[in-house]
Parts: sequence; C-alpha cells; structure tokens
Amino acid sequence: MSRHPLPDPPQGFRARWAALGNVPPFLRMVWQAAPGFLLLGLILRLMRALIPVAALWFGKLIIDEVVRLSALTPAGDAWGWIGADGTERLIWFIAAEFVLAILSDLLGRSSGLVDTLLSERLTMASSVRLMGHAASLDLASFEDAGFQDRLERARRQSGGRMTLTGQILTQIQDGVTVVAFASGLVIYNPWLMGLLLLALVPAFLGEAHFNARNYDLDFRRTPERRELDYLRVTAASVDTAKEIKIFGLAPFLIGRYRALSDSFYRARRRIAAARAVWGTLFSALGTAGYYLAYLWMVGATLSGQLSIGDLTFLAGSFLRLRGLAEGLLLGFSATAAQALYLDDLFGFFREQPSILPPASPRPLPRPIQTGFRFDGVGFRYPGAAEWAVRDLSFTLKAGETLALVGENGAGKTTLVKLLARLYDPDEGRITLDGHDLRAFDPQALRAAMGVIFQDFVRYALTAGDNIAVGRIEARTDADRISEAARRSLADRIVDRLPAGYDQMLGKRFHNGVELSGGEWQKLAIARAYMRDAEVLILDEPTAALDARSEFEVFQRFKDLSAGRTAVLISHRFSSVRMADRILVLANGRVEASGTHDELIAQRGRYAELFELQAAGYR
Ligand SMILES: Nc1ncnc2c1ncn2[C@@H]1O[C@H](COP(=O)(O)OP(=O)(O)OP(=O)(O)O)[C@@H](O)[C@H]1O
Repeated sequence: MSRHPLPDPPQGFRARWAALGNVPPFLRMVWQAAPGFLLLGLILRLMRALIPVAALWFGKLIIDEVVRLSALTPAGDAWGWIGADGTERLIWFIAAEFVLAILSDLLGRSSGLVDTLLSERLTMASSVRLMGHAASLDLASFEDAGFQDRLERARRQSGGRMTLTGQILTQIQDGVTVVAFASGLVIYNPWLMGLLLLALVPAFLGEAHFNARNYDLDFRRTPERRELDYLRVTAASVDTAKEIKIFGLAPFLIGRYRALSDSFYRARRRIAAARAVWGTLFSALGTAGYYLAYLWMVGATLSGQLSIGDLTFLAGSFLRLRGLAEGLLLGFSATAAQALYLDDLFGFFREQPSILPPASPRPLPRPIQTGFRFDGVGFRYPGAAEWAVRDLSFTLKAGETLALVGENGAGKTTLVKLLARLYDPDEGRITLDGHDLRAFDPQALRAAMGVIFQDFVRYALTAGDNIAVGRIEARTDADRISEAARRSLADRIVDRLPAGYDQMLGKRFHNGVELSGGEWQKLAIARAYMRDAEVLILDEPTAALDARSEFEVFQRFKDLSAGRTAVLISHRFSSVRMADRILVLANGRVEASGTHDELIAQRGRYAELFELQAAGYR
C-alpha cells in the first residue's frame, strides 16, 4: 500500500487514449531540442518504408522469370545461364534487389544514428527544462511527499522515455510500409485484409491492457520506488558509511530493501506471466489467420488464378504484413503507454510556484531605511497541524544586529525563512520599510540577503567555488573570494589545502579533501561575505565551531556587519550577548526582547538559560 496519498492514476481506455494528447507537445519539445535531427529521421524512415514492398515485388518478378526461363534453359552448369540470351531482365531484377538490400541496411543504420543523437539532445533539453522548472518552484513544494513523488516520476521520464521519438518515427515508417503491402493484398483479394485484421485486433487490445497495468503499478508504487532508491543510496554512500558501520545498520537496510523489492517483483511477475499466457494465445490466433489465408493462396495457385511468383509475393506480403501490423498496433499501444508516462513530465511542468514576483514589483530600498516589521505573523508548514510561529510581532531595525535565541523548535529558522520569503505567512504580514514583502520581487529580496543556514550545502566543488556559490557571477573574481575567506576565517583553512582555492572538496570525486565540520562552516560563512548583502543572517552555521572560533567568527561578523542589518542565531550565549538586541522566542512567539543586561535583569527564560549554560562551564 502506498504510504502517501497519491492521485489515482488515469484509468480506463479513454484516459489512455487521452494520454496520446501528450504526443503533440512531446513532438514540439523534440522539435525545439533538435529540429534538424527530427526532420532527417523522418525523411530516412519514409525512404526506408517503401523498400520491403519493392524488394518483395522484385522477388516475385525474379521467381516468375526463373519459372519462365527454367523451361527454356537446358540442365547443366549452374553459372551457365548468366549472359545467355533472354536472361538480361532476370539479372537486372537480381541487381535491383541487391541494391535495395544494401540501401535498406544503410538507411537503417543512419536512422539508428540519428535516433541516438536525437535522444541525447532531447534528454539534455528535458533535463535542463526540469532543473530550471524545479528551481522556480516554492520551497514548500519540495517538502511535500506527494510533490517528491511527482518530481521523481518526472525525473525518470526526462531520462527514460526519450526513445519515444524513435518509436514514433518507426511507427510512421511501419505505417507507410503497411499501407503499401496492404494495397497489394487488397488488389489481389480484399478478404485477405479482413482476415489479417481479425487475427491482430485481440493481440493489440491485450497489449494495451498490459501496458496500462504496468503503468498503474509504476504510478501507485512511486513512494516505494523512492524508498528503494533512498535505501540503496543510504546503505552504500560516502555520507552514510560511517554511521552504518558503527550501528551495524547494513542488514536492517538490506532487509528492508529486499522486502520492498520482493513485493515489487511479485507484482511485476503477475503481470508478466499473464502477459506471456495471453500473448501466446493471441499470437496463435494470428498464426491461424495466416494459415487460413495461405490455404486460399495455394488453392488459387493450383487452380491457375495466381502464378508461383504471385504466391511467394502474397504469402510473403501476408507474413510481413502480419509482423508489421502486429508491431504497429503493439507499438501504438506502447506509444500510448509511454504517453501516459509523459503525463508525469508535462504534469510536473504545469506545476506553478505560488511565491511569484508581482506584476510591477517595487524596487528594493538600498540602503534599507527603517527595517523589517513582523505584524502578528502566523505560519504553519504545509500539512502540519501545529503553528510553527504565531502572533509574531517585532521589528528588525535597519543597521542593528539582532540575535534570536530559544529552545529547539522555538521557530527561529522559520522566522528567517519567512524573512527571505521562502514561505509566505498564513496570518499577519511582514513589511520592509513599510511595504509588504509581497510587493517586492522575491529574487531581488533574496539577492539583497546573505543567509547561511545550519544545514548549508557542502558542494562537491573546489574550495574557491564553495565560497563563490554565495555570488556565483563572481566565480572568477579571485580577490573577492579570498577577501570573503579572510573575513570568515576560512583563509587559514584554504592555505593548508594542497591545491589551495582549486582544491576539490569532499570524498565524492577523485582527489577530494574532506574538511572537518567546523572547517566546512567557516567556508560556508564566507558565502555570506561574497554578497553585497543588505541583510546578513547566520542561522546557527557555527554549531560545530569550537568556542574560540565561534567567538572570533561572531566578533568579525558583528564588526563587518556594522551599519548593515544582521541576524544571528546561536545557542551559545557568549556569542549572543554581542548583539545589539536579543529576541527570545518560545513556542513560535516573542517572549521577551532587549539587550543582554536587560534580559538578565528581567530574570525570565533568557536568564534561566544563560545561568544553565554558565553553570555548565563552572
Ligand atoms: N520543513 C518543515 N516542515 C514541517 N514542519 C517544520 C519544518 N521545519 C520546522 N518545522 C516545525 O516548525 C517548528 C519550528 O521549527 P524551527 O526550525 O523554526 O525551530 P528552531 O527554533 O530553528 O529550532 P532549532 O534550534 O532546533 O534549530 C518546529 O516545531 C518544527 O517541528
């Protein structure tokens, strides 16, 4: 059973045919990605489509010619007929068939090549579009399990479904070949065509049914598949290896993986077995149709209505047509199935962010005049029952350094996320210089902020790039990067790295050097200094720093943010007391505010927590 509520997959034939509506936008995407290849693929295939009929027709002509000549040629030398009188036509027919065979191979290989290149270009284009679109969506979306399922399915489609173009082109090619063969059959005897269709339709419906069942299974099991991927990565990755070993977690993870994938396997096996049984039955039906037609052809040849050449042409046509039409119908149903999967990709592209720039955004005040004001702000994470912050009212004055303190879960990080408009409040409002934050372009707002979170990212990039991500446009500005490193005290770490700023970090790639938790933090803090930020926010990225380092880092932070608006979050009171003003949060509300001395004098929670920590050091 799926653990997360998922919308039902599209059911029934109508939905499956409706999914074919995804084919035109898909082809549009292909056209945009590689118009030349698409056109070339189509031309090559159309040329190739007519070769089988032509080859079979030459085969018929050859046989009739052979039958005619065999009566005239004396027995003896197998090569003696070449060059003899009256055999020119036969030689031309054989030569034509030879050329067709070579041409067919050549066209087949060229279209294979074009397909490969096309699919590469398409995978790239759709992955780029996927990444771009994902980046435009709200943070809240990413934290929703249903969204992650949709993202996962879309990601699979962007890589996995790209053979679809080749499939559609092959369909077109086979369609043209079928029409050519069928015209031949109809000319000889229209009943043959009816017999053929009768033999094929059940197979087609059967395939369509099983394809849809497979899709339903994939759809319903997306959460489990995500869990499988998660387990695979967790059980075997550089980030988790240490803890997995210490806790001896491998058997647990493997057991879980096995149980989940077993249930997957069983479901797949059921479908595959039913498909095999029905497939054999339907195929036997097709064979019966063929032999019925064959009986008629043999009779017609014996009674002189058809020549031997006609018999080979017709029998060959029927057999090829059966194979082709079967392939075409099954391919059609497979295309419909693929188109169902495309629903995931296009469905994802249709997903829209809710935090958008207004039609005419206000220019961001630079410098900020009065500051930010929270007015009765309340926010609940999507799907959460509890408010993360509620009735939150305070001012973050321009130019001041404000510290946020409070126990775990008090709402400090949430407050910062609201300030950076990663979320919008559900109640109340946040203003900047008197204007609602929603009046500004969220990108511009974020660009004016330097926020380093507790769970900042450790990029598998060079040390220099790990700092430059704070302002990626300045990636080549070595002076700016080293200045940022100096400010955050990361310069001493970089100096010790074998390749300095060019040193690859982390264990993911070759020659990477791993840093300690505190060293990573100093590097991350340098990101904030890369920006021309109006507001600097350190949300506890200093937890792994030793006491002296944190003191130094914060001292610098305060000096460097002089005149700028700054927010710092820390559980260390020695750092917090440096701030101009301290806000004590509890249960998502402001419980008290003031300078360190004022708060101590109030003898409230702040004084209590401060005493608790101080006592620990005595
Ligand atoms: N992404 C999220 N989705 C749902 N709930 C969340 C999410 N992040 C935080 N919460 C909830 O919101 C509340 C406030 O969390 P927040 O991270 O703001 O606390 P904090 O004061 O920063 O805590 P800490 O000192 O542990 O970092 C907590 O009760 C937490 O469970």
